[in-house]
Amino acid sequence: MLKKIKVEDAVGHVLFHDLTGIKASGFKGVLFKRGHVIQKEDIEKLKDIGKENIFVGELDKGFVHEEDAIREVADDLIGENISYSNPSEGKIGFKSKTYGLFVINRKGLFDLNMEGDYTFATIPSYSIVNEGDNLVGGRIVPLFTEEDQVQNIKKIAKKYEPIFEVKKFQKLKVGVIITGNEVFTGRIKDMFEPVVREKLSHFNHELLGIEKCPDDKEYIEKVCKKYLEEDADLVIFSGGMSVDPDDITPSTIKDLSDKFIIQGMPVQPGNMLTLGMKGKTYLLGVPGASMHSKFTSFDIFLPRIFAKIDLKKEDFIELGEGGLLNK
Ligand SMILES: Nc1nc2c(c(=O)[nH]1)N[C@H]1C(S)=C(S)[C@@H](COP(=O)(O)OP(=O)(O)OC[C@H]3O[C@@H](n4cnc5c(N)ncnc54)[C@H](O)[C@@H]3O)O[C@H]1N2
Ligand code: MOO
Repeated sequence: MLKKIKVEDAVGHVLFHDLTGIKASGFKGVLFKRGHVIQKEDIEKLKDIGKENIFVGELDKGFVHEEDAIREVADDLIGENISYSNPSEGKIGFKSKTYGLFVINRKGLFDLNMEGDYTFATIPSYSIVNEGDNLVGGRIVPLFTEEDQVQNIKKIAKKYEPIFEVKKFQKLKVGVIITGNEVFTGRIKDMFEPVVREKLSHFNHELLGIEKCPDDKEYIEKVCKKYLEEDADLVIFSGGMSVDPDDITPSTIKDLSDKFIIQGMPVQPGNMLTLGMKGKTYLLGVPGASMHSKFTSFDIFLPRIFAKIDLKKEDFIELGEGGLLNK
């Protein structure tokens, strides 16, 4: 049983949980650790942080201490490339072991936070992270919880396994196809090549080529098939993504794909982004806005492709809320 006793009577007792101090100096942290045996000289320090009483004793059967409750579920929640250290002030922190893309199973996270005493606060899913970056802070709200809650969290974790992971970026073979008669004939200077080179430079890749094509379906298909024969992981198309009669790129991507995923998505700029899959190869149509705006739908999806995420229509559709990037 847990008992509340006056700090003056606490000398020789074992502290039940970490005690936090916040000081005018800017300090916030643990002043006394769980398990500390209270000494006579601690009494004034405890009063300085507002403690007149403290808990001593043990929990009844069927209840779990805050630190044990979070530590017991940690391994169940994490997939690849995530580490954690011992909880402090009841909180556990998950960190990235590597440079990569942090991915959350959002339904799983929602269910975890709905469960009851547990809370998990995270950085946004699909953040690019470095080794050592903080990803998740998890703790239960009360000082202890029921054993059943721990088991329920484990069940949720099993259902969505894993709820948190960091996916390493892969080295991809990339082919680029720049369409448009005005660019192909040299009528205007191409502006896409420097943009795509800069975007790709952040990821490990082998460039198979950057080819200019007229607005001619057969021509574009031929170049794409050449990249596919060279084992491309990603073919990027630009130009002709919109509504004009010469805009044949989305329908060409559709015909080249064996799984067509999306034509147009609720993000601006970058509305006309198009994606199909030919086997393992992503066929990505990049709309004109990428030559004009610094950040578009292209920048949202390029990291996911380099992390080799299996992209579904829902991954594009869910971006509508917040999808107006240049407010
Ligand atoms: N009435 C509508 N107008 C527009 C729509 C629409 O739905 N209805 N969509 C808008 C969106 S969104 C985009 S994006 C652009 C169309 O962009 P595209 O990707 O189809 O680009 P193009 O039509 O081929 O060219 C537009 C513009 O950009 C120049 N361009 C294209 N490629 C290059 C290149 N490699 N280097 C330099 N310049 C390039 C091209 O010459 C045109 O001037 O349409 C909106 N409008
Ligand atoms: O698809 Mo557009 O202008 O939003 O790039």
